[in-house]
Amino acid sequence: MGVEIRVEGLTKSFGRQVIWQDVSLTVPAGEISVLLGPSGTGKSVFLKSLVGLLKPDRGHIWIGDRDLPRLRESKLYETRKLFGVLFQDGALFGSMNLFDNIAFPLREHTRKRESEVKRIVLEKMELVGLLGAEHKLPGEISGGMKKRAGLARALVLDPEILLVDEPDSGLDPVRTAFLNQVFIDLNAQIGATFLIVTHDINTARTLPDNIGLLYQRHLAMFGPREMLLSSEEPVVRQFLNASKIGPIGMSEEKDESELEAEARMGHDPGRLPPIPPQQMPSSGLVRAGMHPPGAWCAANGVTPPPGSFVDDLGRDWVAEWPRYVASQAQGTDVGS
Ligand SMILES: Nc1ncnc2c1ncn2[C@@H]1O[C@H](COP(=O)(O)OP(=O)(O)OP(=O)(O)O)[C@@H](O)[C@H]1O
Repeated sequence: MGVEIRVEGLTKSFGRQVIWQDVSLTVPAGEISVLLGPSGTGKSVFLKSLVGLLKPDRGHIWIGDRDLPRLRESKLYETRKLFGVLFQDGALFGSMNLFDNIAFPLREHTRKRESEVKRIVLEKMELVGLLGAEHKLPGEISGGMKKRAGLARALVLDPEILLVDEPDSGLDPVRTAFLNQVFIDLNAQIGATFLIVTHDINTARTLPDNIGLLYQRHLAMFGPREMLLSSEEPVVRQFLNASKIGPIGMSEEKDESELEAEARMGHDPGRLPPIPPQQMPSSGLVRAGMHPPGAWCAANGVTPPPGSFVDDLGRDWVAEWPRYVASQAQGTDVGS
């Protein structure tokens, strides 16, 4: 049911540019975590370090019981097979049709017979809603379809960990919502650990179980979705409110005098809006890693802001949760 990722004291520089300084976090097994941060804070560098494409200067990256930066080449190769990675553009080969693109890791890394390859490829294409598009070339399909093809390819080796770099880049909000539903349903079906880098605040608010925010070479905060969505931290409030007011500046952090001037003017990043309900898996699917709405708030004595967990239909998801889980297990809808 997915593998835990434990990062301890991660430090990474390129020449004199320090990207990460002593960063530690645990990405829980089987859950969906989202990583946010201003542009250039090293989110992609972090994903590449997790999969062993970049070597940190210092620190540990535990994948289960293996410390990735200290693995010999053969063990590293084996450990990488635990990962599925979806890069921003899907990273498809332009001259291959979708079937061959998605079959590529199976043909490259396994000795499976072609009939088995076909079975797996079609199964994954169905999971991401691409059945029937096997013969299309990447140049003939939309950006959203490219992402889903890249996702199918990331899934063919049955990963324990799925890393996704900006799945919403270049997608309209509706396609982004559909893709997020694919992630939720996939997580219910395969139970892998998901880590998704995104700039989309709506995705961050509704998709994950956990949110992390990178800022100034450190992790400003990482924890359950509810914790960040009710945070008082100015940097968290500024980012989640997409506000110009707060510590984050255009290219780097603002200095003391700018922040003092904002405070004198009474400017503030603003309070965060009510916590929205988390996106649910489609009918018939149940996610093992999903947090019941309000569980973190209850455990930590935090009163959820008014309106939290109440959806568009006026349903209170704290009260509905046990009924929801039971109805999903039976394949019915909670509203029915
Ligand atoms: N291989 C490399 N060599 C030198 N510098 C690099 C390398 N890879 C990344 N960087 C630098 O590291 C910094 C962080 O880059 P990264 O792509 O991880 O940022 P990001 O947070 O993902 O940004 P964005 O949100 O804009 O995609 C940037 O300044 C980038 O130029």
